[in-house]
Amino acid sequence: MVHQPPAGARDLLPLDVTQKQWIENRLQQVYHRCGYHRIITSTIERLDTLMAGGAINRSTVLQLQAGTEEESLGLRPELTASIARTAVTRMAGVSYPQRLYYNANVFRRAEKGSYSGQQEFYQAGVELIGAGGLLADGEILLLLAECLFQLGLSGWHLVLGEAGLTRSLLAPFPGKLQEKVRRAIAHLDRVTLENLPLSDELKEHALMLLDLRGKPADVLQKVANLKLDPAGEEALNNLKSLIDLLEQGLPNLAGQTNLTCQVTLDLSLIQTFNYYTGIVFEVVGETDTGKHILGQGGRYDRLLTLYHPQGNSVPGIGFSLNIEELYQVLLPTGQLPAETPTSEYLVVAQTPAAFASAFAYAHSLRSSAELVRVELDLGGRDAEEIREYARRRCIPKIAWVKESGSPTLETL
Ligand SMILES: N[C@@H](Cc1c[nH]c[nH+]1)C(=O)O
Repeated sequence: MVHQPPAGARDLLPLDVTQKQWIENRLQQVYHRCGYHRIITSTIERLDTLMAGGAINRSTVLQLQAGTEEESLGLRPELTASIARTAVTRMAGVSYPQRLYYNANVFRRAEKGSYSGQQEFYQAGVELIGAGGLLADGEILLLLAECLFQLGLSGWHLVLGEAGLTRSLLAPFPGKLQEKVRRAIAHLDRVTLENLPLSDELKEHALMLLDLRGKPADVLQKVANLKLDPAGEEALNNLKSLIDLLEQGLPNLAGQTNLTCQVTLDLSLIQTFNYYTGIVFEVVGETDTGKHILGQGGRYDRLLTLYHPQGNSVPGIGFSLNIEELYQVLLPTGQLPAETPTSEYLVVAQTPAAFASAFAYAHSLRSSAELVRVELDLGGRDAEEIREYARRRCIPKIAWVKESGSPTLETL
């Protein structure tokens, strides 16, 4: 028998769980206040569903052995695809918009040579389904900012891109080279760009794309001088309206001075999953150990069609927050609980004849207040050992119960 969990898996001990719940409860409160309802989808899905029409690479999915090709199963690497499937099949009769949130584990095959080898992660996110347009985009970005505020985080940064606009800007490159150009731009790799077999004109265009990141106003000004196809023009106008809205509508958001100060517009932003059609974004936080991607998301107006029995088109937008990364940036702030909650009472039956009375007294204490923690002594220790145990566990009160049921309370 091997006594370790498999590579990339992790056990969460009670303190880990207490800290994780501290984060999740705060997020859940924000989601509830904004009218979002929790959804729980299956951890196991058909590979076909998980790959979202090719938007998610098969190599990211941890596959389960069994079944035929069409019944191939895997563990979800994210939840948007599963929620899209549920929303247009199981929830087909509901009216839109649907506001859904989740809090779940996801599995991703660790990349070769990955340092941590971690394959199981936790995410808490939202999907706003059946709503396109500026208001829905604004709602999601505002919700994201509110989540970070409620977690007491302020030094974060939002990197905002537009998948449609990026696609238009990349359209002039020949098919085979497009992906290479895209990757080189995403990695700020000027050397690769300069060495690609492109005409001088295209090379210049590629190098110009490299500079399309920075303050929103500056980037928008640069893009205004470019020739775009009609789809690109429309995407640009939508992006401008969104940035306007962020500037006017959210200045006092959650105590922030101005959200747009924390926004970098980056038209080369590329997400791991390729189902996005509109805005895309990433929230980045920093600690002494480096950068952390706290969350990511975007608009996906073609994803739900894939799962819709009649192929109807339904827009969607959402994000997910990465619990492990949030934990890393929250830890130095000292806000996370440092201990698991302790019991307030230790109830001790003083003789075997007092067992029933001890249970009854513990029950009455538990019913007296909503959040009181009461534990029972399970015997085999003398009074001094019981006191020693209570001190070690920081339990402030011991209730000594006799057969008659009358407890004597001792405060330590
Ligand atoms: N599911 C995406 C995030 C997202 C949610 N909604 C839209 N995008 C991810 O895990 O990266």
